[in-house]
Amino acid sequence: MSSDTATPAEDAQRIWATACSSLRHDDTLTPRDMSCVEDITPVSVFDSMIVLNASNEITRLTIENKEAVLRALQAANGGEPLVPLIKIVPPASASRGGKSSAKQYKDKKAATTDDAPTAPATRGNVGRNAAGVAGSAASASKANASVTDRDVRKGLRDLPSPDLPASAQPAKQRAQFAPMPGSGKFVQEKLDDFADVPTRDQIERTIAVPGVPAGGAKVARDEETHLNRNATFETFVPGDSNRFARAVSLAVAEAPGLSFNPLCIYGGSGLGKTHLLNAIGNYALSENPRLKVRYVNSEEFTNEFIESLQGEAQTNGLIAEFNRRYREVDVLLIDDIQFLGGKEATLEQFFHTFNALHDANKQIVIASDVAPKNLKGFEQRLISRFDSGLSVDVKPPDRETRIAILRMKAQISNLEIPNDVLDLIAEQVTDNIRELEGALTRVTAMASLNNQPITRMLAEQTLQDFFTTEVEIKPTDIITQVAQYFQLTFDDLVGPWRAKNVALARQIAMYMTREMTSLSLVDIGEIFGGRDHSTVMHACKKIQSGMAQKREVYNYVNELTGRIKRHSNPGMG
Ligand SMILES: Nc1ncnc2c1ncn2[C@@H]1O[C@H](COP(=O)(O)OP(=O)(O)OP(=O)(O)O)[C@@H](O)[C@H]1O
Repeated sequence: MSSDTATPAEDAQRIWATACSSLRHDDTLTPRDMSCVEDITPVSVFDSMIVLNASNEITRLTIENKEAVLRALQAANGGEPLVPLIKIVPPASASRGGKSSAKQYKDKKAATTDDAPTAPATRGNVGRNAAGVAGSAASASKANASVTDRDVRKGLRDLPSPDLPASAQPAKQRAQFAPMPGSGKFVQEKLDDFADVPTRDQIERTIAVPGVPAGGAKVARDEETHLNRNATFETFVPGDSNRFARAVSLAVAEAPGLSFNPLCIYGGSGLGKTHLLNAIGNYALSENPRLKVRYVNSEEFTNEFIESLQGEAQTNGLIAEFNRRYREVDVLLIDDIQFLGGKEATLEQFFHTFNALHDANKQIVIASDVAPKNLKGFEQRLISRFDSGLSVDVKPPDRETRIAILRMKAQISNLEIPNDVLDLIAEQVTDNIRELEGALTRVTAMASLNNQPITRMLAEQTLQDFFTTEVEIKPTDIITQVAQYFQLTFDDLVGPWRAKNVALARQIAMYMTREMTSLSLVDIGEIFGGRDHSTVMHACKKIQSGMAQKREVYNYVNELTGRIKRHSNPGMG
């Protein structure tokens, strides 16, 4: 119910203020819930949606899922339901002295037991539920908020926290805690050293590392289409595990909109879905450069939609611009669609975009971690539209395909890798092609740093820890270990601080989370304080190339791998 003369922003202020005053008297809300309520800034009202800003993912998940908040919004809106659309806007002027939401909560009240649910992410069987993942990060973050920098630095004080997840128990932290070589000053200098932007000369001296484009850490993403130009059918190695998906993708790329529309590509993490989406777009454009192609992941789609509804954007007609942008394309490639689950307003918008494109015979390709019928939080009408096209899966590659992929990655980077090294890696890394690339990266980086030839012995030594499989690794374990190693706190790594040493430690933790769990870039961004997936992608590429440029970066990652695996599997000794 909006007043006739008020602007959408004024309506949002009024409705949120009314909702807040009733929430303050609502006994069902815990202090933690209330700190989330207070973290919200109302932005705008649009139809049956209210756009809100939150400073972090924990607030977003809490507010979106609280019945009491929905009821209060409805009451404040004159009885009409109002769906909250929440955008994460980290505090702009966050400084080292700023407070994370966990700290704000701690300041308000001592820890309560109503933590968000935890869902540990493990290799091979990852809880990809964003709420669960953020929940476990939230729990550990909150727990670690009680450990000050000084406590961790000195490694002295026992801080019993009965509600801590096992991975974040200070006792275990202390057991694993060992200072970096030399003094804190040494570490700081090394970190500062790495954090400098490499000179052109440094970049040119950098050896090729599989998976890292020569000359830098950036993915070659086209500004207009958002396609990664390096992900093509030529660079996609076919095998039994992906042959059908590849053939169908090629058919779609050759004649967009004519057959298999929509095409849904689904399968586990790191098996080539994103690569195929990009290959379709690149191929279609090479055949017909006039086509309008757009690659987007679900997070970008959601953010663009929310931005088009904010403040002045609404009056300036940005929603119309959003619709035009998406409805004028000939080929729409949407990645990680599962993350739209439960986002009602965005799904509604996507439904209209989908229908408009489909009715106009424009090609839609979606990628997801599960088959369309298993998508959670999607209305049946959308699932049945996905089902009206063709769904194909990608499976883990067989051994021959893994070797062929490794060979191709080496070839692209102009590296000669002996067959027995390729065999070793392919035998050990079986169910994720991203991990396969990670193993190759380590071996080539090690050889380059030591000016040694790449041999099986060197590979075995380098990958000793990497190959310890079947170990359950939680993202909170990785963050905790990395924080301790760099004498920082968990909150430092998931918080907003940008000091060089924190930034490097955070990038390493992001890289290792990507490498050691099956979490997506979006999941990882959420765990690290609601950061964008592109930040995680940048961090991964930067560390990947940094490992070949700087011995200390290589050593950090290598030592941390051992620590994290030993911590997760004490039997390793
Ligand atoms: N058949 C293949 N040939 C060559 N490279 C491949 C192949 N499949 C995957 N890759 C590479 O493996 C890496 C991971 O693939 P990709 O990002 O496409 O996985 P994904 O299935 O989208 O994973 P996620 O669900 O985690 O986003 C990329 O570098 C990609 O280029």
